[in-house]
Amino acid sequence: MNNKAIHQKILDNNFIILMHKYLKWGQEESRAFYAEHSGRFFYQRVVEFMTSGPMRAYVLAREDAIQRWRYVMGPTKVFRARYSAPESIRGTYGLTDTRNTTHGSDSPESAAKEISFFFPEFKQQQWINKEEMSYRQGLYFYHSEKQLHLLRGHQQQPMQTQESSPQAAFEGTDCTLDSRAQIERVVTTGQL
Ligand SMILES: Nc1ccn([C@@H]2O[C@H](COP(=O)(O)OP(=O)(O)OP(=O)(O)O)[C@@H](O)[C@H]2O)c(=O)n1
Ligand SMILES: Nc1ncnc2c1ncn2[C@@H]1O[C@H](COP(=O)(O)OP(=O)(O)O)[C@@H](O)[C@H]1O
Repeated sequence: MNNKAIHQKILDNNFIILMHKYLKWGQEESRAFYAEHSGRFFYQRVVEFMTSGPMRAYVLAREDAIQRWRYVMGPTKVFRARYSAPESIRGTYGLTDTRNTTHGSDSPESAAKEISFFFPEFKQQQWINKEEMSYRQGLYFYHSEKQLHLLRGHQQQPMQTQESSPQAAFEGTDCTLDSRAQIERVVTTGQL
């Protein structure tokens, strides 16, 4: 399944996983998320694609998170990805320019917006004020059952993962979000 391989890529690239969830979009969410592309020839197909099955969203953190995630994803266009970045996520799993597996935020501003879109419960400023420094100091561990990096002494992180409805595998998207404090946060959404 792509989502397992992508999760492993996230870990291999030293991203800190702050949040993740499985979700499925309806037309409304999909249209709103891609509103900036309305009018482009691929708008309707990307909207349809993103409603075609469940996806997995992440808030990821690390230095240069946005840039790094975009590098790990590879170029938007799948043939370019296959040719110039065959090891990238899109180079490996992308099917078409539209069905290119993953999404990533492209700036701190869009990351902040996209994090709020997917994770309204994630208080970004509170995280920066209260937790970022501890993550920077390396005071975290990976909880393999929760698939999250938690702060030591914070075993009961107030975040939950939602189970996806059992469904066949699909291709996906991952969406990356934010920076601001220098540990940047990224949201990844992906269809599984
Ligand atoms: N009006 C269009 C339609 C398509 N393309 C280009 O045609 C190629 C094929 O589109 P792509 O999305 O990769 O493949 P499809 O087979 O159309 O699949 P999908 O439905 O997933 O988009 C892409 O480079 C796309 O940018 C284009 O330039 N103008
Ligand atoms: N030329 C294109 N042809 C088909 N689909 C596209 C094209 N450009 C963008 N898309 C789709 O719209 C999504 C959003 O586009 P964009 O934000 O420009 O790229 P990225 O996802 O790399 O940040 C892409 O991931 C892809 O699914």
